[in-house]
Amino acid sequence: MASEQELQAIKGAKVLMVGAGGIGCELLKTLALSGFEDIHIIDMDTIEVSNLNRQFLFRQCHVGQSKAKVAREAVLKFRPNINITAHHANVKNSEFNVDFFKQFNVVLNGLDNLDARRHVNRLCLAAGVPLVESGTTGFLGQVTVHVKGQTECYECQPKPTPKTYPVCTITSTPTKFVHCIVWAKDLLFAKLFGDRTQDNDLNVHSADATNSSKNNEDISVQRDDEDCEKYGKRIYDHVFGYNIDLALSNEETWKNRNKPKPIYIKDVLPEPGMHQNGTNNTLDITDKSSLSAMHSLGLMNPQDTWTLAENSKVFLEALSLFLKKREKDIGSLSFDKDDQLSVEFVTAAANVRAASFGIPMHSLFESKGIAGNIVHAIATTNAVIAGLIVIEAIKVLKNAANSFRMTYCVEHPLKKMLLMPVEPFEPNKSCYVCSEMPLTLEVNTHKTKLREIVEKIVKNKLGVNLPIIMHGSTLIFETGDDLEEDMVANYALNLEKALCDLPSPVTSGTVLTVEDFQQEFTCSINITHREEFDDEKEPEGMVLLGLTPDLYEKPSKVATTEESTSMAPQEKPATVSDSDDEIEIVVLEESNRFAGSKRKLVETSITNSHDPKGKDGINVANDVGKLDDGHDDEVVVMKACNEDVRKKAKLV
Ligand SMILES: Nc1ncnc2c1ncn2[C@@H]1O[C@H](COP(=O)(O)OP(=O)(O)OP(=O)(O)O)[C@@H](O)[C@H]1O
Ligand SMILES: [Zn+2]
Repeated sequence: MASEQELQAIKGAKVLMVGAGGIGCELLKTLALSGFEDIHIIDMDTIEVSNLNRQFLFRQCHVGQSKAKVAREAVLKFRPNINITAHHANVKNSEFNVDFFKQFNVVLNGLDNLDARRHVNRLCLAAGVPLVESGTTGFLGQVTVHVKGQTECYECQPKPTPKTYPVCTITSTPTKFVHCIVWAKDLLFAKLFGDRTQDNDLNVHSADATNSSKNNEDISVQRDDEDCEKYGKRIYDHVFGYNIDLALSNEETWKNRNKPKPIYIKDVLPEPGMHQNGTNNTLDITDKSSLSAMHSLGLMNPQDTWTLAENSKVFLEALSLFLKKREKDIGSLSFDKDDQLSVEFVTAAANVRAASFGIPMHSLFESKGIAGNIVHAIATTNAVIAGLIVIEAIKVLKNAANSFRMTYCVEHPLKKMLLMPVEPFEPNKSCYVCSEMPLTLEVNTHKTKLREIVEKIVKNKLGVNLPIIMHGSTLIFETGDDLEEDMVANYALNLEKALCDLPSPVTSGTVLTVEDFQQEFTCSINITHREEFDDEKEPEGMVLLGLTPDLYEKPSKVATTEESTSMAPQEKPATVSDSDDEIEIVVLEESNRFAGSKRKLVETSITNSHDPKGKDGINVANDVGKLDDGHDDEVVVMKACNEDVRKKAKLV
């Protein structure tokens, strides 16, 4: 039970909840049942069938409707007298500016991506509103509190950049299934169905450069004399047969590697009967979610691993369905893990490539997880995390700074607990966001274009939404709807210029200022000229120093497993190690948020302790205990095993 003081704080509070997905649904319900009476929700999404298993405020009949609005209506059914305002919109929209944020006592994040989290962090800092941040990945989760000047901001701790792989691993020498998925998704799928003008070469270059890419023809374009089946077979033979043969001709590459095997369609699916099981789908299907190559081929179980022949059939059938039924989408598609046909195509293509390179094939279910960076969500983790968000929100409202806790939900018990409360750090003095520490950019100022700085550094690494870049008092780039035409043309010209050729030349020693008025964000970048960069270790051709130690300086680039930053399941590196009263936490969440530093574990005094004997298994659903020892600072402790004993952990 909340104390009278808490109830008053709760009733009088105006809270903003960003994200009405897995965590958000749980959070809205818990807020409403805890007595909150004025809640705003922002979510830009509509409800998908795949949300229904855990986003319990939504039903089948709501599919396609706004998450924010439906969540509001569902909660008002059992708490009709509270005020809930739903915004079906992107939190990055200009209407959600600093003044909008200022009206709230606390902001609660239930987001799934780094970009939106960084944006909300900056607005909370600018508006001086406390932020309770959260995330889950399967059994793992965390809730952190960020109060300007008192605790670290969301960006004080390093965030890993999305997992990236060297270009040559993806295009020529894959060794893991995830490499095949990245190839299928970011190269093949993107080339066939996305923006064809993008720089993306599906052709493998042989030692003899003139021999690559016959006549420089764009293989992805359907020829006039080709029907869908012929086109599909040509693409198949090109990418799985011809390109591999070509790659094999470069003997150097294979000296210390297993050679791949070229695969041609005639060897896998001898005529006739290539489409013997396909329906050729003549129905006029308008709903894209019901278009399925595997179903039309009679492959019903997504957890089966298809044979090479089946994968080849799915590849051809999916390609043909795209051409026949989704012609309008072609040219503008980007991979979406909720688009059935796209997942089928990518699964099939990745599997054929895997077969070629002697890598084990995977089911559609597994491939979808890897391609969409999905660690399958666990409703209970979301519920636990939502409860912890509300506990921290109440502390924020009571101004109980001493009892703020960052709480990590771990997969294996540590000190016999699955929830680890730790004291928040103070703001990081070298954080470029809340402490405005200057950064340094090593770059070849003679060769690098302004466009690369804007895309790779300002938007990608610094998370700036609407950048303004200045050299002294000279504007060299800005974005916005209200710019004059000649300014837009001028900036477009600047983007294509090398740094040293800009009207106000950027050379070694230049200090650039990057601003975002919406985020009220400013940072300085000291430019240092460097002539050479290591292609493998520094493929971006520039190095940004000073973000946070080391973590950003990993080799990177080319194909990422997705902008969304979650990891493929098999690579989940979440670990917690234990030494006396310090724990080292590397917890990944749906957006790759991680805390990678030693933190002081809040001392716990465990009463009613009863050593769990027996299995080490974790039964999260059974083992959540909410404790009430009459103290304000109570925490929820989860125990491993099926033991029925509840533990108390009193915060110091
Ligand atoms: N920039 C943003 N503005 C508003 N809402 C956002 C923004 N970015 C993400 N969200 C919302 O945050 C929520 C995150 O919820 P969750 O992690 O459960 O993802 P999901 O999309 O519902 O599920 P899944 O990704 O597993 O299919 C989503 O509803 C998403 O729409
Ligand atoms: Zn910070």
